Amino acid sequence: MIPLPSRCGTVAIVGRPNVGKSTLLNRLLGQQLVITSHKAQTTRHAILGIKTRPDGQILFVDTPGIHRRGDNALNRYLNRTARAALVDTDLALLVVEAGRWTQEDALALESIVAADIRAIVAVNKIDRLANKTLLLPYLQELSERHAFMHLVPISATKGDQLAHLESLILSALPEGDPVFPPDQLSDRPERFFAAELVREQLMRRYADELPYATTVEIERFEEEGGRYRIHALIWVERPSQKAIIIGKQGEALKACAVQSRLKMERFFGCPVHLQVWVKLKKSWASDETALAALGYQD
Ligand SMILES: Nc1nc2c(ncn2[C@@H]2O[C@H](COP(=O)(O)OP(=O)(O)OP(=O)(O)O)[C@@H](O)[C@H]2O)c(=O)[nH]1
Repeated sequence: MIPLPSRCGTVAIVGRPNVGKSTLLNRLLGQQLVITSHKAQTTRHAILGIKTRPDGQILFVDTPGIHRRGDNALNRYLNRTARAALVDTDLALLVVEAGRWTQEDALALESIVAADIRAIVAVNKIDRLANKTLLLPYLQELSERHAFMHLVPISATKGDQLAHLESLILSALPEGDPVFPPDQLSDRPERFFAAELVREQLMRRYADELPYATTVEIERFEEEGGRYRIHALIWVERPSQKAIIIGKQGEALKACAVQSRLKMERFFGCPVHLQVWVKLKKSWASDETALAALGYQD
C-alpha cells in the first residue's frame, strides 16, 4: 500500500461563547489542556493544542468566544484575539449548537467570511436535542448560510463523531511534515497552565459576574526536588470581591486552592505546593496598560 502523505496545518476553532469549543479541543487532544466551565467567556487566550497522528499533525487554536458583551478593554481584547486567530490559518472550525443560531453565531461566521478561509462546521451538543428530526432542517439552514466544506453533527462531551470530524479536518490540511515533536501538546509554558487552572476554579465556584472581575498571575513557579512550588495571585477590582473570594474564615479560598492544586498535580504529573493570595487592583479589566501587565497582550 502506498502510504498517505503526511499533512500538517493550523485550524482555528471559532464560535460564540459557551458552544463547547474548549470541551471539543480537550476531547480531541485526549487531555484537559484548556479550561472549561458552564459560564460563557471562560477562554481568554488563544491556546495552541497540538494533535499528532501517524498521518500528520493538527495544530488547533482555541479562541475566546466572539461576543457582544459590554465594551471594555478586556472584551475588545477577547474579540481581537478570536479574529486574529483566523489570519494565516489553514482552516476554520466553526462550532455551533444544534438547533440554535444567534446573532453571535452570525458574528463568528462573518469573521470566517471576512478572513476568506475554508471552514468545516461542527454542530455540537446533539445529545441535548430532544427532537432529533429537527437536526436535518437545521443542517439544511446551515448549508444555505455558507458553503462549508463539511457539516458534522457531534457531541463533544459524549465523544460522538469526533474521530470522523478529526479525519475530515486532517484531510483538509496541506501536505507537510509535523512541525512540533510528537509528545508536545502546546506552545504555552507550564506557568500559563498553572494560572489557567486557578482561573478555572474561580469560573466554576463563584456566582454570576464575580469571576469576570478577576484574573490570575503566577508570581513564583519553581521546581524543587521533583515537586513544583507555585505562588498564585488572584487580582480583583473591589474589596467586596476580595471578601467573597476569601469567604468566611478563608474557607472558600482554601477549597479553591485545594481543587486547583489537585488539577495541577494531574496536569504536571508531580506533587505541587500551591499558595494563593487575593489582591486588589483597581479596574484591571478596563485599563489597557493593566491588561498588558497581566499577560493580555497581542
Ligand atoms: N450537553 C452537552 N454539553 C456540552 C457539550 N459540549 C460542551 N458542553 C458544555 O457547554 C459548556 C461550555 O463549554 P466550553 O467548552 O467551556 O465552551 P466554549 O465555547 O469554549 O466557551 P467560551 O470559553 O465561552 O468561548 C460546558 O458546560 C460544557 O460541558 C456537548 O456536546 N453536550
